[in-house]
Amino acid sequence: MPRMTPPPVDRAAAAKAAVAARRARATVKRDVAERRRTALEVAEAGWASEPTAPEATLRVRELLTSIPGIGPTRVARIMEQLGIADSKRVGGLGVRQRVILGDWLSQREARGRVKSRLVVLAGPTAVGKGTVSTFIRENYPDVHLSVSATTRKPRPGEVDGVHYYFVDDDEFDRMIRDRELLEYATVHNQSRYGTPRPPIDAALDKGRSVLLEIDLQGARQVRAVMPEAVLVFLLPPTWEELVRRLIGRGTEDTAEQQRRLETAKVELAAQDEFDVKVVNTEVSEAAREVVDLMTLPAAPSRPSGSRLQ
Ligand SMILES: Nc1ncnc2c1ncn2[C@@H]1O[C@H](COP(=O)(O)OP(=O)(O)OP(=O)(O)O)[C@@H](O)[C@H]1O
Ligand SMILES: Nc1nc2c(ncn2[C@@H]2O[C@H](COP(=O)(O)O)[C@@H](O)[C@H]2O)c(=O)[nH]1
Repeated sequence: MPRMTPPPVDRAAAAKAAVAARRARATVKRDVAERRRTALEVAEAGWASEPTAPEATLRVRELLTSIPGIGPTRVARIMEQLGIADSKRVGGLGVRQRVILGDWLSQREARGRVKSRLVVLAGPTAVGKGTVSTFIRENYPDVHLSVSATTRKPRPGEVDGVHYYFVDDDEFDRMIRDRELLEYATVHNQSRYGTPRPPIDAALDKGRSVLLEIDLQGARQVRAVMPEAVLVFLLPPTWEELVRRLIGRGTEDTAEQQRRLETAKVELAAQDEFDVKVVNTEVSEAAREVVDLMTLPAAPSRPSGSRLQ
């Protein structure tokens, strides 16, 4: 059988058609929003653009085909459902058909829109929460990584305002008093840590996804005030590897390591309360799994009985 050669692609024409389709979609929606105000206006209104404008001369079929994920077969079915003849041009639609098409386009757009997400990353000490978060900060600039306040002293290399806001007890008390913290907790029975709320609200308002790297107590508090947050539990490949990472990091003395490992056992026992578990074998892969949770169009369904108390 001879191989079929695809027809040459006219890129300029395709780009022009795409622009016309985008303008047509916007015009139909704007048109409908304007016309919905009163029935009288709907009855009296004409097409918003000149009849010869590119968006008005475009066929409805072409407009629908320009939407990603909609092929010719689906277009035919949709047009049948909407009661629009195959030959209709956008500018030739009656008022009722324009309303129907505008509603359909708006619903379609709302369904496909990716919502900004608040993802909470928790897990036992030294599992790699900080390492995975740093990887996300450096490789996924669209994600807003929350900077916590803490009363612990900075470690060598840690920068105020980047890794933490290093504050004293009085300042931490003030932040609690002024309700500046989304959540806070004393971690490993030692220092206090908390999530400043205003930057999170601002990022979510701008449509950015937000990542919090906090402990189990904090995760529980976030769940209580923001039930839509996605809670991720980071797991080590094995317990032995966790101990190896903690000791290998070399930032805690033996007593502090023991204290952290005791907390780790309690935290590991709570892993089933989380929405998603990610094993941190490879940092880049774990980071990708976490970021993927922020770009899904709908929240993952929460297993029954998984809600944190
Ligand atoms: N996937 C990995 N493979 C090997 N080593 C890792 C991996 N992820 C992190 N590490 C190492 O494990 C150690 C602990 O990592 P990190 O400090 O990020 O843990 P953490 O969960 O933030 O700890 P903590 O809760 O105590 O602050 C670090 O030395 C880090 O380099
Ligand atoms: N509840 C909160 N826990 C937090 C916050 N920021 C960090 N943490 C957790 O603290 C421990 C210890 O961190 P380290 O930097 O001293 O090793 C770790 O589990 C973090 O996840 C916070 O704002 N709230």
